[in-house]
Amino acid sequence: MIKIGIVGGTGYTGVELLRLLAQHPEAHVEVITSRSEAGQRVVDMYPNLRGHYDALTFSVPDAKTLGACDVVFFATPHGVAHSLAAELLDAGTRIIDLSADFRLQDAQEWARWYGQPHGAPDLLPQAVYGLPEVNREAMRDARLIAVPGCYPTAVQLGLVPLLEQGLADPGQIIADCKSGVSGAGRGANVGSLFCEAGESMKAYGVPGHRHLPEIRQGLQRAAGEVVGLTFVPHLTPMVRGIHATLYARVADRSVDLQALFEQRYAAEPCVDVMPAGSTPETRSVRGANMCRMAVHRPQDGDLVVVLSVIDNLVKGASGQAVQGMNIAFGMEETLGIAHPALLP
Ligand SMILES: NC(=O)C1=CN([C@@H]2O[C@H](COP(=O)(O)OP(=O)(O)OC[C@H]3O[C@@H](n4cnc5c(N)ncnc54)[C@H](OP(=O)(O)O)[C@@H]3O)[C@@H](O)[C@H]2O)C=CC1
Ligand SMILES: CC(=O)N[C@@H](CCC(=O)OP(=O)(O)O)C(=O)O
Repeated sequence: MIKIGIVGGTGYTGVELLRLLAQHPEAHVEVITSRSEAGQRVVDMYPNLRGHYDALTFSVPDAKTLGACDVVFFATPHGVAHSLAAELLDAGTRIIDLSADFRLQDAQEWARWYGQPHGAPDLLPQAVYGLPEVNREAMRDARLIAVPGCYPTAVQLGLVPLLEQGLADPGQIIADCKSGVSGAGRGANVGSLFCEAGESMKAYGVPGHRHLPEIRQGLQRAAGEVVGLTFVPHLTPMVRGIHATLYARVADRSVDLQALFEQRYAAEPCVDVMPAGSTPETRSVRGANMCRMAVHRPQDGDLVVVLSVIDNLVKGASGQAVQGMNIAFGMEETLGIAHPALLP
């Protein structure tokens, strides 16, 4: 059994980790932290987990207790993993960080976008970007995995087949993305209130969102050159889900795009290339560690449209984190995350 710690267990991604790990035959959650709910039983707060974590109680984060685990997941706001990572790694504990702390390879760029100095630049060389479909080999035996953000997962998976083959014009890429409200986390904020977000839709972060440098870093790696990307996120009235509508210019009309996408992801257990003409819906991935996508070339023009959907809390966060753990520990990649179940 792998001894697991979770820092930030009361948040949306933290409890999603609990839901998924309850179905994982090799995982045992030993420590789960919350500063505000310390002393409270997990199943009293989340009755959907009764029968799975009856003996587990939230505790305040403590490096010594966490350092006794084999792996610690950080489901916390940015900056928290920076402050604890070195001590845990020294104790021999592996880290899977769901926050953005180790996603950008450049500490100065991180500081620019996150408005504070990078708290652990010395650890960046050992941080492995945890998108299995592009970085699986580096994830094996990794000690520090940076789980990609939700938008970056949906966008990169939708575009890498075109960029890796040099088919898309790298200077003109548009990612028009919609997110469910759980993407903003469980903390109280006016924009997430039902009366504000429940029956409305709006764009945000248009001049520049924190996921822009992360997406650009991934796309540039796939393309092998600088990428010109416009990324516009929107908040939509649903609880879970990311819908990415991606536009790229592919001048070569002779390419069989459907075959290209099917071949690229043929061996991937967590990507589903849907039949030609499909329009994937976010509800088709709700609770599942799956990215479903479809590729279109409207009016046979040179503008290609890729539709890519994920559940932001699963393939966009906690499910991908468990997939990363499975890879890093040499287990079956979809152990515990093959079936969507026990949704609250
Ligand atoms: N929601 C989503 O769809 C996605 C989120 N992410 C990222 O995952 C991380 C977690 O997100 P989410 O679950 O939505 O966040 P929430 O706001 O829902 O939860 C945050 C959790 O972290 C704990 N926490 C907050 N501050 C600290 C601190 N200083 N030290 C220790 N624990 C702290 C909170 O508990 P307490 O305050 O009681 O300690 C809480 O359990 C974030 O970095 C987010 O950007 C990534 C992909 C998708
Ligand atoms: C709807 C909504 O607010 N979504 C969040 C994305 C959540 C996430 O993945 O953020 P990190 O990269 O910081 O982990 C946002 O736009 O900031």
